[in-house]
Amino acid sequence: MPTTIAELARMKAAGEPIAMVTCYDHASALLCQAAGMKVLLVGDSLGQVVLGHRDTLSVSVGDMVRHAAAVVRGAPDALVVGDLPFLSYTSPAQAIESAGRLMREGQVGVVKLEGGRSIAPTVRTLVDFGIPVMGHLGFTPQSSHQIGVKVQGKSAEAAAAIIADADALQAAGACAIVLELIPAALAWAITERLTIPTIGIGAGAGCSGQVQVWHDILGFSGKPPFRHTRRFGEVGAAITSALSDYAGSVADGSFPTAANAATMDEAVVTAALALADRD
Ligand SMILES: Nc1nc(=O)c2c([nH]1)NC[C@@H]1CN(c3ccc(C(=O)N[C@@H](CCC(=O)O)C(=O)O)cc3)CN21
Ligand SMILES: CC(C)C(=O)C(=O)O
Ligand SMILES: [Mg+2]
Repeated sequence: MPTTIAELARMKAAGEPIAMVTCYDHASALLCQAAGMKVLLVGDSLGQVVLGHRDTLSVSVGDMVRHAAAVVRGAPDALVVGDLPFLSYTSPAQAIESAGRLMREGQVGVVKLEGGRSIAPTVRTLVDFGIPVMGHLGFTPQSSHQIGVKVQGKSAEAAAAIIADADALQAAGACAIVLELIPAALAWAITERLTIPTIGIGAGAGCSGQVQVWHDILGFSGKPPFRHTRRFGEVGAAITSALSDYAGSVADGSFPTAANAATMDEAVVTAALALADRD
């Protein structure tokens, strides 16, 4: 049975930190399942880390549905959260349509959307129709063209706005809130104040859980890491090395060997050639 939203609430109450990681495809989901990861996020960061775009804005509901379904097929025991992409929840009605596709076709257990007080009525509508919703406050990448790519909530006024947004999301029925790139002390205060869990990324250790992007924690990128992450593996280097071994083995003839293909009696080949050349 997959992890439930009730389990997330229990973990916050019990003080057990929640580990969440992004996941975008079936092969990766199988690895998450093997590692016992309880919560996965099919993030719209897909647009950047999988599809190579500069931001998340070009991701569609169709993209999310296809990748979410692949992840759910590989990680049957995880709670899979799916991002609602940019401009797919501009009204409650559109949000129901988009979230409905993510749940029915993508088979996610929770949808996540960015925004606070302005989106709270939409969250209420989704929750009223049986769709679990995770909020996302602080640095919200779908608004990066307005707010920039930087830590949010540094002044008392900006922090108060995020607190008011968090309160509104909880009141609207959100089951958890991602807090991205906000000062640790602010994330701590919000986590203390709310009953629902907070999941931090670049928001310090005071959150109820953490979320990290797959490629960042596994060391896929050669780029210097973001401040908010840590490499727990060097998978990129391992893959590069394996690929050059493979190419070298093809080039020097050491791969494939006889064991890598089916055998056929030479007489059958001769007979086949004779048949093929017959007029
Ligand atoms: N690979 C990847 N990792 C992520 O964590 C991530 C994505 N992609 N895409 C979607 C969003 C965007 N996120 C981002 C993007 C940039 C910074 C960044 O530039 N951080 C600066 C510090 C900014 C500051 O302190 O004001 C850094 O130097 O790390 C942080 C989070 C988090 N998410
Ligand atoms: C960074 C996380 C929280 C996210 O929204 C994503 O990966 O799209
Ligand atoms: Mg996202």
